[in-house]
Amino acid sequence: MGEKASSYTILWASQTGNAEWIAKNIHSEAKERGYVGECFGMDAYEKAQLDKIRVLIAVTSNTGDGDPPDHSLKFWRFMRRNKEAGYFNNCQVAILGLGDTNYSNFNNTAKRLEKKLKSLGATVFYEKGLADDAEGLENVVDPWIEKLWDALPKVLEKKSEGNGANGDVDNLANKVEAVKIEESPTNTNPYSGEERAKNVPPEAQKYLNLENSLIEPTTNPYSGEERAKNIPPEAQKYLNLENSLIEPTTNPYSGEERAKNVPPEAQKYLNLENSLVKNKEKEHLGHALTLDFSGLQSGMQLSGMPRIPAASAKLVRLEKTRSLNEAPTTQCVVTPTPITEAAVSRVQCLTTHDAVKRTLHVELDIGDGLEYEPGDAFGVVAPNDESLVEAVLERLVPSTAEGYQTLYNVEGESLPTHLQNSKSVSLADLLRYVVDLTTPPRKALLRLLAEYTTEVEEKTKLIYICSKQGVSQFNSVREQVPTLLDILKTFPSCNPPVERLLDALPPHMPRYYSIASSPLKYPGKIHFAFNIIDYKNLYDVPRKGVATPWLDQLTGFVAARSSKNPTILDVAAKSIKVPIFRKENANAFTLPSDTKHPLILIGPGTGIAPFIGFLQHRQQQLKIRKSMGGVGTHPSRDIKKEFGDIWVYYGFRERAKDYLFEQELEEFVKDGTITQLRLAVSRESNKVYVQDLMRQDLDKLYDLIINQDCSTYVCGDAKGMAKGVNDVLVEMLVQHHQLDAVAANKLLIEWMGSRKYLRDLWA
Ligand SMILES: Cc1cc2nc3c(=O)[nH]c(=O)nc-3n(C[C@H](O)[C@H](O)[C@H](O)COP(=O)(O)O)c2cc1C
Repeated sequence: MGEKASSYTILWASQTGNAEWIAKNIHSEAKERGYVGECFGMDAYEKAQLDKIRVLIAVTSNTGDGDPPDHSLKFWRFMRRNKEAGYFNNCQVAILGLGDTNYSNFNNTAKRLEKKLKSLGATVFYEKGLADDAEGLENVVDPWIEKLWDALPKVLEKKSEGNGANGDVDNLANKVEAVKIEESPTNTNPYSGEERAKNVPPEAQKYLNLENSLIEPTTNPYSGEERAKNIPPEAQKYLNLENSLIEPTTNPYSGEERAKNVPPEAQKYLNLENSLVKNKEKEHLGHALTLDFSGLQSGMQLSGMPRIPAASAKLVRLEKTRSLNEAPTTQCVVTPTPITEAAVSRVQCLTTHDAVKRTLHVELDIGDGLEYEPGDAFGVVAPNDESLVEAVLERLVPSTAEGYQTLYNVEGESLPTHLQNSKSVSLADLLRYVVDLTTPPRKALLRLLAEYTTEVEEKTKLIYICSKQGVSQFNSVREQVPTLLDILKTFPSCNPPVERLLDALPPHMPRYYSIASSPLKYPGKIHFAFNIIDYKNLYDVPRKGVATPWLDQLTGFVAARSSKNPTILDVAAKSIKVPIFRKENANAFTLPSDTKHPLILIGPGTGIAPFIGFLQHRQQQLKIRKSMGGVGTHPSRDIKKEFGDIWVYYGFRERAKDYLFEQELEEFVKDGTITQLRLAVSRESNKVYVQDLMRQDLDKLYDLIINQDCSTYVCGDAKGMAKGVNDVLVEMLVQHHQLDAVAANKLLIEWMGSRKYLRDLWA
């Protein structure tokens, strides 16, 4: 390939924002290092001029069952159609895949991309990285990016020297040193650490050596507190190191400064009693994390810190305000298809009060605004918990009036997708709808928070957590599933500006649900069913999901069903609206159009939801056919022949408590819509799962799948159930089809491609 390329192209494909964020960070770091190039989402592949790319860095995640993110499907169609073998002959590639080992098709998209690019002539210049969300993406992503900088110079020329690996200091020891260093400060800000350090008199210089002061137990004579006691009065002022490392003393974002600027008429909102959420509801909010810093030793060198996210988003304050009485607005939310406000028309609790999970079944009135097929999914735009939003606002901005009333535009070059509609938006709506407050933090967020933490000990701890040495504490942070508020509570002197948080918080994503109804049975309505996510983490701290507790609250905490009978709440009169939108690229998990086609439907728990829609549809199709009458001597029997068998494998814990859709399923059996209903009960006398029942039925399954060309659908948990079901299908092929396990797995993958074996899974 000879000569080095003069520029690079980054292509990313992202479903929930991670790959986009990582790709854009690689892009800004590459530019800082003196390279020239461009960064595109895969949907903009035409602009990227693929045939001219010499150095390609591709970052892609997965969705569905090892499928490419929705917005990249056009790119994949293009790649499939492109038959020219040497199309990428001049292209050198490096691929970073984001996946999750809870799914059996781990990082399938990155693997497929590499294979495809190679088959079209591309050469790999740096081995692909396959990151695992189950363990934390950073474990692979950070070292992969670090080594990319060694690999890149071999294929790409630099246009300038750039300003180095990391404009920020790479380890804490260096950072502390930087305070001490007196020569050639680059920053002439009189409030900067370096400038202030210059003015520290010699007798106080030793106290600037933070290495020994930050991390030890307070009873250690060298600990910060103990030493502080012994510091002579004239040096006390230099103990206020907080501002020397990070912010000018007149930091406009500091609580005090901002409070000064609140106009008199808004001062009352500083009194948080006037806030929208009752204090009582906030009591459960904000739990400091349980962390162990015994590994953080005095003077230790910390390394492998992530980069501080580049400052890109700008909050531009407008002269407009919004009234306190106005409802939150979803205008700022970026969705792939337009949002419809759907009224809730019925809510039913499908479980008893003593069931392990609480499951709701909701009916929405969609009028004729949204067309769908059974098995399609739709997105719900749910806000972050209101009391959490308000508590975070109170913590970040001293005036709730600011948060609720003042409007801003979010501006900046190449804003991430989720910020692109943030115009005339209040800070509260940004926190409600735009940024994620509940997903375990990325290291880069913690690194950013460290920049805005004034207490040196807290700052050191934050930096430790995101260093290589502090990985066990980083994992512990993730395991505790903290909200942003919890992190801020753990580090009370951390006061990041909202603007900078926009650069580091992940996007707040809509939640997708399978439709559990057929438009033939319920025209103008969609049904869906979900478990309310509400649990305790390993330290017994309550945690909850975003959309499901919100829906529960919104629909008025519908009473649990009694052991047999459902409680149905007719809520049409209450005009409760849920913002929803049609899922892009729907129709992946839908019924075959030919009703003769037999089906095997496997869906324990709420995995049964899309199949309720399938069954209603087949039931209605049969009714319609019957109502049209038949010909010949046995019209009813002949019509029935037009409908293939349906075997359903369904599971729950206890029949009396969480047998979801019990009445409806039993009616399907009675009227012949379901040929065979196999029920797996896992918490009564025996532990029986759907895969156990399938194993008992291997002969029948073989007959249906091979002899009758049946389609098999699986919906639900990716890890336990879907893997178990896949194993049974492999067993069936090994025992009855004379294949070895490898060939059987290969055949199953072929079936996925031909839509004979379809899965809709979640981790
Ligand atoms: C509904 C869903 C399905 C997924 N399917 C797979 C999969 O089949 N294989 C895999 O390796 N990862 C899978 N993942 C994991 C994502 O690839 C991973 O979480 C990634 O970090 C998401 O990055 P993004 O935010 O850029 O989309 C799935 C995630 C979700 C939410």
